[in-house]
Amino acid sequence: MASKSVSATAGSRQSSASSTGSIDPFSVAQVYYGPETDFTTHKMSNLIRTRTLSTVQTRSTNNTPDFLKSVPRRRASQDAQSLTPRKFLVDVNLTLQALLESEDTDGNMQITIEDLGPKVLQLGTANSNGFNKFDIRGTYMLSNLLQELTLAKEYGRKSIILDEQRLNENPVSRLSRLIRTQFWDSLTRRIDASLLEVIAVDPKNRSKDQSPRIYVPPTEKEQYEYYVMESSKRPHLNLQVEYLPATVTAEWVKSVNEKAGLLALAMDHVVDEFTGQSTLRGKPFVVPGGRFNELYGWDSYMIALGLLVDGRVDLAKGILENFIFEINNYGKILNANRSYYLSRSQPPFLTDLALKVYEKTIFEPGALELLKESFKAAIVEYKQVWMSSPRLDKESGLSCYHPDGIGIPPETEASHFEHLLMPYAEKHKLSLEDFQRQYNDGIVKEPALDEYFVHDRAVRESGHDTTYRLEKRCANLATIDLNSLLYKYEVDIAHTIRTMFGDQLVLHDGSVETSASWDRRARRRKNLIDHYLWDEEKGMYFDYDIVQKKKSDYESATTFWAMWAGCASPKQAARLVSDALPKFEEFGGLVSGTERSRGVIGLDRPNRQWDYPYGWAPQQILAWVGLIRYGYEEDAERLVYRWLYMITKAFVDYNGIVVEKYDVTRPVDPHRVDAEYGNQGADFKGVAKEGFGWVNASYTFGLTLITSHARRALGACTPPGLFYASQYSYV
Ligand SMILES: OC[C@H]1O[C@H](O[C@H]2O[C@H](CO)[C@@H](O)[C@H](O)[C@H]2O)[C@H](O)[C@@H](O)[C@@H]1O
Ligand SMILES: [Ca+2]
Repeated sequence: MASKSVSATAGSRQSSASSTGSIDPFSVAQVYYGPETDFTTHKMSNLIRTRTLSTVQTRSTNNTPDFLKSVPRRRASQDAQSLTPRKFLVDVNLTLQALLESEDTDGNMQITIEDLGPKVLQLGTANSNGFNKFDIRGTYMLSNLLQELTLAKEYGRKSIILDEQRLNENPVSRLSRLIRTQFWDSLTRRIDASLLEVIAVDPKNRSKDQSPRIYVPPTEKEQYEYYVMESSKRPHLNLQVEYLPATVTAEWVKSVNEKAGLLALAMDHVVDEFTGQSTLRGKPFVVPGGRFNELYGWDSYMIALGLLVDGRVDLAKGILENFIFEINNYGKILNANRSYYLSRSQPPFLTDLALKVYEKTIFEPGALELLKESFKAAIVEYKQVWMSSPRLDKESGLSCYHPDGIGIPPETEASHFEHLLMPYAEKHKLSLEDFQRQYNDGIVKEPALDEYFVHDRAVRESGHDTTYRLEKRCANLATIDLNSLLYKYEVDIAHTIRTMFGDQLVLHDGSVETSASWDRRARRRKNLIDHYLWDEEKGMYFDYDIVQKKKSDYESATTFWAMWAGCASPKQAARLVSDALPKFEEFGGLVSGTERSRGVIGLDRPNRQWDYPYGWAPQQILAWVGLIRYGYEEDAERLVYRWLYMITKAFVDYNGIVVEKYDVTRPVDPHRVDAEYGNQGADFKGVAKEGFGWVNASYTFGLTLITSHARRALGACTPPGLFYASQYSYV
């Protein structure tokens, strides 16, 4: 029989069957465990045959288990001598059961360094028909076995031929392969019939009305009709389709908190391959993961950096097009596309994303047009969102996070505000629930709480929810983060109008933009940042309080964003490296804020997830790029190594885990984060299939910034101290 080629589905670019007929041991799960590789169907005999076919014994005995009978046999002695990588013949259910019984001693369906099993399990080789046994040893290989068996079971396989290479794969190769071939696909969404059931789910929605709902902008009649039609085809979904009002106010947003829903995004006209009729198809995007099952603002930018490295330009472009749709229809890039996020944005990265997508699509038709639309949208966003009331502080000329909104943010976890609200509930002699309802409905008035929530919403807009840096004051802070990002917008807009659009960009309202005014804006902001935010004595930037009229003294890793944006002078950058960097560099990379700035925590002052000792992917990425931009490659590489080491080690020791954030001070179990809603990405049974969006991206992107020597050390899980000590001893 000629070798059969098995094709991967869209998005999974891996080869699956080689020309010699063997299955690529690193094929995506849907191929590796798909029907095409199922030898029990008798179609696959030459995929499991080794090269020395003459030695194969095909006769089975009475003692041979049923699932092995169709497997060609080979002399037992060949296993030990063979130079070809080993393959195992595995009964999926029996092995899974045995593995969990002996190795998952804490019963959490993961095999980790905390389990106290013998750390060894025997598998029979395929060549010996299962007769010759080999030990699978150690947490990493055993947990990979658990992951593979879990997947095989999900694909309905009873027995498999399993490559040893899939169990002892270099962890850096394994994680980057999984991100590239599996995690991005698992996190990809479109808002159309193909994925309605998946994207409508909102684990954050605690309202009584749990019907899935989609809100459509009033001008998008075609979309509205499409969703009504698709909803009628799926009565079991009970999908409610509603138009948004022409003007969305804070009152309206609050009024639909009990009817929370998805917000429509960009769609393409396509021809349905079955009916031949024209229909709509949602433009794709990538969600962060865990409880975050929608298109986020700044997560998406970070995610796109990883997608572009992994060759998923289609998805990065989809994100960009959806951002443009959001600005054109909702007036801003939303915190995320659910109704309760309508008044709120997130840190802006549109111009940089547009330029990066353009670089990768430069020869595609429509690339320049998309760049133009992106910059038109960015200018609208810049002026209407960031440089208008209430976000613009006219006195300083700087901008603050300051979204509109009424009441308690409904998407937060149930207990988040308990501590804050309980005294008010007691004061009004109401239960907590009744107090929350009456306060939200304006029946009880509490101006101090109103003020608290103005800042709380601003914290969420900043993306840094939550931290003592911003609590109770965020809307009053002209932060170094936001103003660096706006400086980058100004520089990008000036440069792009000048170099790409003949120094003239006509907006949709007919107004004309030229580079000169954007150059002026950038120069002015740099002066303002130097004046209000730079602290010459401390050698770093701080946020500026526009009400107290003084700098905050909280030391935040966002100080490095000025380097990312290019608004630090070379001298300022040198101070940031010599004076600030040592304050933030921890075992696993940069910490969000210093311990001193966070202050003492305890029962009455719980830990916040954006404070010490936690580190987040976007903070790392922006600092790496900033350091490289100013020529501090060695510092950047060391920070990349620390971060990637921490992720790799947790991945190896904890059953393939990849989470939303890490405790960068913990060398052993950095994924353990108890603050606020815990850690997203940790809650899986058997196998992690998504990772977490921006951490996936930081891994993929980070690997492009280190040498192959460092990559090899990472694959061997060499701790940063050891790796750098050995490096320096050679110098
Ligand atoms: O539900 C609580 C909060 O969750 C979000 O914030 C966190 O997750 C986001 C998605 O990964 C991320 O963008 C943000 O930086 C995180 O702090 C959400 O953005 C908040 O608005 C929400 O209140
Ligand atoms: Ca376990």
